[in-house]
Amino acid sequence: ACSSFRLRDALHPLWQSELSVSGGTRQSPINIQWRDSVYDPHLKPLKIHYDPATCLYIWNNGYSFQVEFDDSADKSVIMGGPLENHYRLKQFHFHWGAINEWGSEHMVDSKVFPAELHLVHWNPVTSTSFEEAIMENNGLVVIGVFLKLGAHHAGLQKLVDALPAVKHKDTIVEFDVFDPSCLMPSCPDYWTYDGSLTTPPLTESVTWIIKKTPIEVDQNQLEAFRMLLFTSAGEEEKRMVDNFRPLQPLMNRTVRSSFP
Ligand SMILES: NS(=O)(=O)c1c(F)cccc1F
Ligand SMILES: [Zn+2]
Repeated sequence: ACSSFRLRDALHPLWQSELSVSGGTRQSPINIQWRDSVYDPHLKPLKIHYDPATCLYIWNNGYSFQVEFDDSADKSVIMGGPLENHYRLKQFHFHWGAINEWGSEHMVDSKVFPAELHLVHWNPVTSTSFEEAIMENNGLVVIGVFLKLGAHHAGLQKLVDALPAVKHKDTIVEFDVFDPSCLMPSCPDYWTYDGSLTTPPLTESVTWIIKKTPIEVDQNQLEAFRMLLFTSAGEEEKRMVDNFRPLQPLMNRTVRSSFP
């Protein structure tokens, strides 16, 4: 992000606990240095099976807008890639900037994107619920997809059209059949590394899978994200923008790539 680290960033309500995760050795997000990533030929292709009927609703949680899924059975799952078993889709959400020059959480060779999609999954083999999984080592898998300014994204538009209904914090709207596979780039290439949640509780329980190829969205679609509010109805309005965490140190980690 263009904003260099400022103490007031770390103390911003969004990252209040920024300074409290002391001793973290695998925090997210990170800058992925392409040349330092190591091709792992044993990485399998990622397998994604989402059932559109598991989509429940979309809501504004005061950090981002989030689409929640019915995770009571193995209906929307991912497997393969670096994973030893299947993981259930729980929700997806985005991070974005006030302008197109920044907004993503991860970077590639210090290149930042205007937004980043996170599809959050949990391990039903080692945990009995999502809430439990966020505290488990490797309890979660998050697929990160970069958004870049370009062509109109027809699949995203259905989401964008629902955003005015969740303008304020803690508002919710029913969101029926939606298949998040339409938000995935067709290119199978990804990087993977061990990291953390990028919002509180910042637990180090995430296997990150970052897709190499961004999806394209248009200016109007990015601006629709920026008309959301951090604030509840009746409060002084604060636009929901720059809801990304600053870069974290790589420390003793290697980023693996699925491609040579
Ligand atoms: N940003 S993130 O994908 O790390 C994330 C959240 F924001 C919230 C919950 C789980 C989670 F994984
Ligand atoms: Zn996220």
